[in-house]
Amino acid sequence: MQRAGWPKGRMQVLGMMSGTSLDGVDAALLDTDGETIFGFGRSGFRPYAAAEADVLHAALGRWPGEPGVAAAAALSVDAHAALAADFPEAAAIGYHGQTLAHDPGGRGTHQAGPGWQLARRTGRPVVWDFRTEDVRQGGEGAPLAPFFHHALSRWAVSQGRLEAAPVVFLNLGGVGNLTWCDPRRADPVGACVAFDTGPANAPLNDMMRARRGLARDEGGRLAAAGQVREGVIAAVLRHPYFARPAPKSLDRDSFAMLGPAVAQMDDADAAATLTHAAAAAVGAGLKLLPTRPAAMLVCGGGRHNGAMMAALAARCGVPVRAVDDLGLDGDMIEAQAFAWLAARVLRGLPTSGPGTTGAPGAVGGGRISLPAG
Ligand SMILES: Nc1ncnc2c1ncn2[C@@H]1O[C@H](COP(=O)(O)OP(=O)(O)OP(=O)(O)O)[C@@H](O)[C@H]1O
Ligand SMILES: CC(=O)N[C@H]1[C@@H]2OC[C@@H](O2)[C@@H](O)[C@@H]1O[C@H](C)C(=O)O
Repeated sequence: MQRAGWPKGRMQVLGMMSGTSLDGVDAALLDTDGETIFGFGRSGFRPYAAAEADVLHAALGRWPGEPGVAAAAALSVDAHAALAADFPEAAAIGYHGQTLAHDPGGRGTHQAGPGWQLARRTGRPVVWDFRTEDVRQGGEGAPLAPFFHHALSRWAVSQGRLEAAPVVFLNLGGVGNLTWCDPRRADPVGACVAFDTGPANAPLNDMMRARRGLARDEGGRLAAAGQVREGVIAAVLRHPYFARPAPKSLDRDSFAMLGPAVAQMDDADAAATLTHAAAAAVGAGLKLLPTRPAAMLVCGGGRHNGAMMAALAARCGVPVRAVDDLGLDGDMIEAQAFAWLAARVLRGLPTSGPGTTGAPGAVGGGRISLPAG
């Protein structure tokens, strides 16, 4: 393993992320020195074939050495190496790996697919294993995008695209996570409060897959045709997670109770109820913030779901906008975040802190592997 401490300088870094929804690998180039965003570059996506998603699904919840994990790890490295080959201009790669299990208070956190293998396959330095050090120091190990959200807010202000502050970035992936941040403060440590909000797309996707063999509720059209069962929403909000103070993080299946809760409903009512449960979880999260945000900037796949965006506006009481309104690509924020974090790891700068993961101080996570290392 290499040490951090690379000299300050602009680099083209490729960030790669395969999220909890197991739909594929996102990759995006970022021009940065780990402190300032100078520009956004090309991006790409490598979907998982159905059989590949099955391999990953079969390994969910498992730890190193357990059945199915080696196959998932090999698949992760193969898929990322194939996509990285499309980005020869990248000087370094930030590789998140596939989260299979996350239990920060217990067994730790597990992202499958060793980065040293990806470094050899791509011939580039790879920064990986971003979460372990934070967990080792007593943090949640997640979310890690917040320092990048803060950098985005500063970029947007510098471009004259954002005036209001503080703002909230909301990522709607399989799980939801939000960052409250103040762009007027330069150092992300101390300028951010972040946590996972609750279930987002994962329970909805699981229901669509089980009942209709579909990957998602396209555009939120099924949900828009259904009736929300408020009794189920109220029951969801009684889950102890919402009473916990921030920072806090979730495993993908922490809200498995949602499946049985909608089992007796027709498909449209189930979709509407699961969609509003995700939005209500965000609304509960807003109550934990230091101040009310001036705007909620939504990224991640859930912003393509019109019913979910409408539910957020109805349940949160703050202006809701897609980050794309600021000139950003809301599908690539997480991939860009791991490019940003990789640059910070190379420079020896912190990647998380008390406000974002609950770690006792600023944490410099991540491991660096060189192609021949
Ligand atoms: N057009 C669409 N209509 C409805 N939902 C959509 C659409 N596009 C994406 N989504 C939802 O967004 C999900 C993917 O979101 P995203 O790629 O942000 O998640 P992820 O990165 O895998 O997860 P996480 O952020 O939890 O790690 C899909 O699984 C789907 O539920
Ligand atoms: C352990 C893990 O992989 N968590 C993911 C997941 O997906 C969303 C949410 O749960 C967030 O905590 C995190 O990812 C993003 C990229 C993060 O760390 O900011």
